[in-house]
Amino acid sequence: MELTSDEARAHYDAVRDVLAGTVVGLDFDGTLSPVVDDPEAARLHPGAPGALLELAEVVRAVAVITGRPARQAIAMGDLDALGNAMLDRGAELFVFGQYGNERWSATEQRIRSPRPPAGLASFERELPSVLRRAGAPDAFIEEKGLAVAVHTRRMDDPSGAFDRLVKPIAALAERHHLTTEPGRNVIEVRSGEMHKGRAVRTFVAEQEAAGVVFGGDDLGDVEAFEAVRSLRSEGLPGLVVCSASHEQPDLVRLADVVVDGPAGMVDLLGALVRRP
Ligand SMILES: O=P(O)(O)OC[C@H]1O[C@H](O[C@H]2O[C@H](CO)[C@@H](O)[C@H](O)[C@H]2O)[C@H](O)[C@@H](O)[C@@H]1O
Repeated sequence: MELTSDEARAHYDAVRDVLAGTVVGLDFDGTLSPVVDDPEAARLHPGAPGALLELAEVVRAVAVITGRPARQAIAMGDLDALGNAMLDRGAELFVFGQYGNERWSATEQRIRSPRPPAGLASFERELPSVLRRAGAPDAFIEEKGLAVAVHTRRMDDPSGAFDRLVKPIAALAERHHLTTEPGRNVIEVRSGEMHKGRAVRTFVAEQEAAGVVFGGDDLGDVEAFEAVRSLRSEGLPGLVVCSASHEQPDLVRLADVVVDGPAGMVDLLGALVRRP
């Protein structure tokens, strides 16, 4: 792990000082789960369950804050069982799915979800013709219920296809009053009302947290990074962790701690809980 400055070291120490009251928010893909070609094949890093269990012994609560549907993240991470084991160790596990639109917790054991945004169905109807016109008819469309993700990772020229698609998809989304979220070889389209920054703030408020840590790897995590920084300016100890990749190098400059992907995140969580 790399602390990016002396100031970052001070933020790290400040969070460690209030660890028992701290909440930890973690993104799923690219942070807890290594990025793979097939979105359905993603799984937790093998070290993540152990790291989360150890974390549960020392922090107030943990949340997986993800762009994935909550149901999918729970299944892929076996978070149901992990959440029960974490409860036994003293901390509740939450899943804020679809950028905070959905909510699940280990004690509630059910997913609360709003209705899909009004323009989504008509957006989806027009999407295939937009993909065809942009020369990317075989981009993979992931339908998530409240959102749609268009993936280019498995195409011959993933970044070329991504570049060709960003603008036309954004224009189509705008016509249907939806927001575009570009990510790692993916363009997501969803309601603009919610984002991970709001999810972080809600989590902190509900848990009456004394500190906050958030770890993420992609552009959809930037609002959560900003939420931690602004909570910090309001006096709450906070730490921003970037799970770094060559695909999203610009995120590094927004973080206090930079780790090498999910393996590095597992090490960081271990270091956080270890006594100095
Ligand atoms: O907020 P996250 O937990 O990071 O979820 C963001 C999106 O991640 C998924 O796509 C990414 O991971 C895939 C599997 O490793 C990879 O193939 C893809 O290129 C990445 O963009 C997921 O498919 C989306 O639904 C999530 O919203």
